[in-house]
Amino acid sequence: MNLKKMVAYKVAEEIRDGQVVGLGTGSTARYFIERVGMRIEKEELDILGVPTSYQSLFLARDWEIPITSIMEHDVDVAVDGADEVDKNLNLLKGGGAAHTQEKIIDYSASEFIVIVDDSKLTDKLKRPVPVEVIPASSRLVCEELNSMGAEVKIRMSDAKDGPLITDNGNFVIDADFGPIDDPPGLEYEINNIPGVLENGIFSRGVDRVIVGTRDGIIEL
Ligand SMILES: O=C(CO)[C@H](O)[C@H](O)COP(=O)(O)O
Repeated sequence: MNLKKMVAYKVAEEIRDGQVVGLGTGSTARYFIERVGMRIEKEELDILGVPTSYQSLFLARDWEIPITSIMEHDVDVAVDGADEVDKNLNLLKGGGAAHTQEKIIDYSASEFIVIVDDSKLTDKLKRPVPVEVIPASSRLVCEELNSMGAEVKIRMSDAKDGPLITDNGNFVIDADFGPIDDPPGLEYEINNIPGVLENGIFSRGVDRVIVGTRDGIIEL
C-alpha cells in the first residue's frame, strides 16, 4: 500500500474551484500535484498553483496546472509534506532543501495542510535541522551552530561534485542537535545567526496534519 499516495490523493479531493493552492515539494507533495492535475484535466477544476520549488514548478507544468507566485496572490491553502511531525505538530522539513520557499508559502497560507505517512510521526523532532545559508557565511554559521551544541555538515550534492546548491543559490548545513526540546525557540535562535536564510523547523501555522496509515487515513 502506498501511504503517501493515499493521503495525497485524499487531500487533493478537498481542493475547490477558485482556490490559490500552495504546491509543496517532495515525494508526497508530488502525488498531491499529480492528483490536482488529473482533476484539472477531468473535472475542469479551476485553481492557481503556487510552487514551493523548481521541482513543484516543473511538475505543475507537466500537469498543466496554471501557476502564479506569492508576489501576485495570497495562498488559500498550502499542501506540503514533512520529514518529521512531533506530538505538538511541530515539523522538520528541508530534506529536499526547499524549506525556505516552502516556509514563505506554507506560513502565509490561510490554511496549511501537512500530508505524511505514519513513518514521519515522532515524539520529539530529532533529525538534523536543515539550515539554508549564504555560501560566504557557511564557515561562521557552522561555528555558531557548533557553539549551540550541534554537529554540523554542509550537505553535499548527489548530482555533482561539491556542495548541494539550493533553488536560491545557497548551501544547506545539516545541524544535528539530537532530540529538540523547544522547537519554536530553536527555530528563532538559528534564524538569528547572520548569513542564515531559513531553517527547517516549522513551529507554527500548521492547521491540519493528515496521516496515511495501514489502517486508513487519520487526522492529528
Ligand atoms: O521539506 C521537504 C522538501 O524540502 C519535503 O516536504 C520533505 O522532505 C518530505 O518529503 P517526502 O514527501 O519526499 O518524504
